Amino acid sequence: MSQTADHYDVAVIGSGPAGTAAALRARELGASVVVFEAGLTGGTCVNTGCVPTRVLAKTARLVRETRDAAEAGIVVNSPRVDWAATVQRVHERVHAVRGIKREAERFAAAGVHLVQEGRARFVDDSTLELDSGRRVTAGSILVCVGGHSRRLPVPGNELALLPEDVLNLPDLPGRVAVIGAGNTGAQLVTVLNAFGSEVTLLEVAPRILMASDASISDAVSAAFTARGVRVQAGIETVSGLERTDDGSIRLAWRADDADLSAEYDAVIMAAGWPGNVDDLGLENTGVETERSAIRTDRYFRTSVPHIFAVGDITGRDMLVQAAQFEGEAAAENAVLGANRRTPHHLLPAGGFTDPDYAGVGLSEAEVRDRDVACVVATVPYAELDRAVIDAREEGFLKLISDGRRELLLGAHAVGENAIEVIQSVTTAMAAGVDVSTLAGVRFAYPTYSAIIGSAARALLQQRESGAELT
Ligand SMILES: Cc1cc2nc3c(=O)[nH]c(=O)nc-3n(C[C@H](O)[C@H](O)[C@H](O)COP(=O)(O)OP(=O)(O)OC[C@H]3O[C@@H](n4cnc5c(N)ncnc54)[C@H](O)[C@@H]3O)c2cc1C
Ligand SMILES: NC(=O)c1ccc[n+]([C@@H]2O[C@H](COP(=O)([O-])OP(=O)(O)OC[C@H]3O[C@@H](n4cnc5c(N)ncnc54)[C@H](O)[C@@H]3O)[C@@H](O)[C@H]2O)c1
Repeated sequence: MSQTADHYDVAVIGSGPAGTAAALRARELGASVVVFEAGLTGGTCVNTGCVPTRVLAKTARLVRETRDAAEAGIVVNSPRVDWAATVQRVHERVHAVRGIKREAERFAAAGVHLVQEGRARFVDDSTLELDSGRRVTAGSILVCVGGHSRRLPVPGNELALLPEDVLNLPDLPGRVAVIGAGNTGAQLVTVLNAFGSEVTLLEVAPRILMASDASISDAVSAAFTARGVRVQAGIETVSGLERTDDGSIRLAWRADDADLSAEYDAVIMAAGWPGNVDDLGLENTGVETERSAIRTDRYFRTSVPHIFAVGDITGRDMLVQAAQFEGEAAAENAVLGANRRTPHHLLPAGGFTDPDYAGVGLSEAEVRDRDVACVVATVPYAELDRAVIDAREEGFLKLISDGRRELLLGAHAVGENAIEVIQSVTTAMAAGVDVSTLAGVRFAYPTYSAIIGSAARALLQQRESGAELT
């Protein structure tokens, strides 16, 4: 271990999921470690991303369930969202989660130095300078700086909110447009729709949730439409925003070769998440970037071998579960000179919409491209006892296997507890469980995960390769 007041074995920029995992692992391996954090420890996920979004999703569910309570014989007045109290609740829950994450305490206990003196910037390949003026050199530097919401470069863009601004709204908007139907946009749509806003969703890609299996896009889009959301995918472009005389925001866009516009009380841009490559002094290093992301090899090394980049800044799998694994692997590579990759690429992910969606592994289109003999089975939630008991019949689980039905290659679900269902399939995939073993697993009755057994058995029952059984 080599450490002086201004030199460390490893310097980590950013204390989000990637930086925290990297710093703790590097320290565990015996390195002297310093972490620089310009904002709150914990990064995007706990402070402005996953956690507040999930609290809002929970509140949205409570609103919906209260609205539907009469179906179960419960007499309630129609629910009304007290926005100020809702926002307060989000902050309170974020605070509670921060209370169990305790990055600063964990760093201190491990002997990792946390320095919060503003932004860190590269002076050269081995030296960082903070806003405070302090300079630190390090044998290896791990760049874990995350990303930020993209403001579309269109006239009037300053009138739009970014997703993290929503909690600062004084009131719930009556009419709202959400631009961008990735995970962030889709979840915001569900929340605002449940809270009673009139929501329009605009997306340039041909379908919403473009990163998910097409069946998920179709089902969630249909569910949005059924709940009164106006969904328009495949638009050409957003043209601009302007304030009208009555204080509304007129949003203009082009679709189907026509100029369209409508007025809203709020417009939210959830149109992408570029990496924080600016203002990092990268021009003083040999680190190469590509479209707002830092390029790395499979071992998270940048074009400068002792500078690593992990998490959202790489522009790849922008998920907590990816950032943490990458952070640990990069720390090992930095400290041990190893060539560790993340153990596997099974990354379950999903969103808390209504109904939820989730997926893991390859999409059906990706599998069919590689293996025409693949087998696909889809079981609707409507055939699942638990879903019928709960009156949550909307949705499905789709399992995809190779032609011999040995390996599960992908799983995609829409419906109640979709993320938990997909997580269970992921565990089976990670353990290399084959389809017939999965089909023989006993699932407790009545559970949502029982649909996994049904889908595995449906895969086995397929007679013809490539044919889908529903
Ligand atoms: C609305 C939303 C919801 C999400 N929900 C989920 C979800 O449910 N599940 C999921 O898996 N993922 C979710 N994500 C994605 C997840 O938040 C990110 O993948 C994850 O936070 C990435 O971790 P990271 O460590 O790479 O970056 P970050 O968490 O962004 O951390 C980067 C840190 O670096 C600091 N920093 C930046 N520049 C500097 C500098 N120059 N000097 C010092 N410090 C600096 C920042 O202050 C920040 O603390 C969501 C994202 C958003 C936006
Ligand atoms: N539940 C989760 O796991 C979760 C939740 C939120 C975010 N995330 C992750 O964070 C990252 C960022 O997510 P995101 O949803 O903010 O960004 P994204 O890049 O995933 O999605 C942005 C969407 O905006 C669309 N878009 C871009 N320009 C547009 C325009 N001019 N008009 C209309 N639409 C436009 C894109 O086609 C895309 O569908 C992703 O990797 C995502 O997986 C995960």
